[in-house]
Amino acid sequence: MKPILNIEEVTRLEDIIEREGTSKAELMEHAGELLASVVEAEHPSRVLVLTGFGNNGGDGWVAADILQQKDIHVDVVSPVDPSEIPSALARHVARRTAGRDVNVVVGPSRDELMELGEQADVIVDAILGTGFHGAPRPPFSIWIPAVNELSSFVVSADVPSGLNAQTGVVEDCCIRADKTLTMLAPKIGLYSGDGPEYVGDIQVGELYDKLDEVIGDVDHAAEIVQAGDLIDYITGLPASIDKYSRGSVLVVAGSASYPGAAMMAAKAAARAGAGYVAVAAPDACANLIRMALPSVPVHAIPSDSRGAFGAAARSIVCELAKKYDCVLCGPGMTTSAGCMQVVTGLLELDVPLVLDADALNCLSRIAIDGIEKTPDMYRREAPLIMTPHYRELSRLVGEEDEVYDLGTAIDAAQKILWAGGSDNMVIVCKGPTTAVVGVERVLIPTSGPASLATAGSGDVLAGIISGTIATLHAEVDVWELALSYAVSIHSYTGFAAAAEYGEKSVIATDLIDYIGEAMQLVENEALKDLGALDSEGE
Ligand SMILES: NC(=O)C1=CN([C@@H]2O[C@H](COP(=O)(O)OP(=O)(O)OC[C@H]3O[C@@H](n4cnc5c(N)ncnc54)[C@H](OP(=O)(O)O)[C@@H]3O)[C@@H](O)[C@H]2O)[C@@H](O)CC1
Ligand SMILES: Nc1ncnc2c1ncn2[C@@H]1O[C@H](COP(=O)(O)OP(=O)(O)O)[C@@H](O)[C@H]1O
Ligand SMILES: [K+]
Repeated sequence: MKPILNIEEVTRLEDIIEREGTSKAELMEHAGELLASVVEAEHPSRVLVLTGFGNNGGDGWVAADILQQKDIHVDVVSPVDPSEIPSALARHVARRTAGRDVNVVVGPSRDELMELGEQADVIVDAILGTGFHGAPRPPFSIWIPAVNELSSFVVSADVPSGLNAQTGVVEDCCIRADKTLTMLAPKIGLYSGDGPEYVGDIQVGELYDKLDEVIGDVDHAAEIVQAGDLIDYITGLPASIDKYSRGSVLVVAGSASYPGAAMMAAKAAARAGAGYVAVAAPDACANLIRMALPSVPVHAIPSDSRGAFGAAARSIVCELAKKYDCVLCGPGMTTSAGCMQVVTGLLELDVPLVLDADALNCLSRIAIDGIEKTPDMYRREAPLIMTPHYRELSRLVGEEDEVYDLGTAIDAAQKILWAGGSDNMVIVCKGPTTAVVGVERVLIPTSGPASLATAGSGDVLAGIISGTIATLHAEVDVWELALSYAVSIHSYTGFAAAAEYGEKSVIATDLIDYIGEAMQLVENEALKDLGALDSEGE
């Protein structure tokens, strides 16, 4: 796992490294060296380096100097004469570089900039880094859209200019990078908000050879899951296994209005490896589900007048639920009074429980006085997994619109977890980047494509999660990793389905059919990461 930092922690880390004897000036030299090596790997004959007023520009000036010494033609664009750069560190390296052979262009017009950009094979974006705030001001507000019109390969230093490195917000314009070389550790904004749209491939420039020894001295906003971290949760299928010992799931879901959600979740749970999946659904839709899923037993539970779980549902569902390795509750269920009772009842059982969709909306209503005052959630022994998207998470913490990006989602999930301190509770915060948040750690598994933003995609994820939990039989050391495995499978179903149907044409039912292939892809990536497979998969 690789840590992701908040900006204030990056500053703390720089200070710690400085106390250990490596100055910020030295870090800048290393940043420039690494930036130059990333550019060189593209084999350019001509490079354009765009610099700003601060130390991000300093990284660019150092890289320009090194690239020029390698017989690459380098043009450096600066908003002011190098001697007028306000940051002392950046001014020093800018004056040094300008004194050599690079071509320095101060304050070019848009046309001049476009001409330089058209000639360059690679453009280095060292305009704005972690010191950027608000919206880019001129001349950067002119440079950035101009660069985005060019076809040259763009490498951003630390963070694409225009992206807030903490929030991931782009207010006006932002460099669209092919690659971002982020210094010391990735900043959370690269993964949050608009970040994923602009960063391209993220590469980490570690800058300091003893980084491993000091990175633990600062708080981590989250950790990126590497493929190899998942290996313990990728299990085989022994010949002697039977349908029950493979793992069983009860899907408590559906209503007359939304039978499809129950079908998708149940089918996904089975495809994810559970040997026995059953559905408990209101009798108003049970026959529909039976017809759609011949391999799945369906328990018809008395409905209310609107075709949702009725008053008798709680005791019947809870009696059934005790027999399963995992219970998934919520998809398409509605928030009727009967549904609320089902959720309350399931919380009291000692069985691994996944609450998704309407089960979370029921929970928000049950927790009307504040989630921290809902002891049933925290008193449980068995794992409780919640899978909210941003709106559901906002409702759970009782504030409309409180959650709108990765950072606010992690904050809200931690508020819920820390209120009760249950280490059996994990919140999977779904969004363009999904965070798996537990009491001890926050993990970021591989994200899927935007094709996953389609109705029912979350039901499929809930099915994959419950199927995965059932097959693990609660033999889990790190729940956040086990759930990251399930989220990664869902992400890869998105890639596989997009390759088959086209990015915009994927629908949720397609994802289910790619679960097997996605599991194989995740396994291959894990084995490659651990060196057990080469890049050809041999
Ligand atoms: N972490 C590390 O250890 C290392 C970090 N390093 C590098 O340093 C970078 C951070 O440097 P930094 O702090 O100097 O900030 P940086 O991003 O260059 O920008 C500051 C300038 O931008 C200006 N500015 C702000 N907003 C603006 C706007 N909207 N529109 C226009 N201008 C705006 C701001 O002006 P002000 O707000 O002061 O008016 C100020 O002049 C970091 O990203 C990494 O690349 C490496 O050298 C190696 C070691
Ligand atoms: N832009 C995106 N990029 C990648 N994944 C996304 C994006 N938008 C949504 N997703 C993923 O798609 C799923 C949507 O889930 P959800 O909103 O619960 O859908 P539904 O309620 O329709 O089933 C989540 O797993 C989420 O992480
Ligand atoms: K930059």
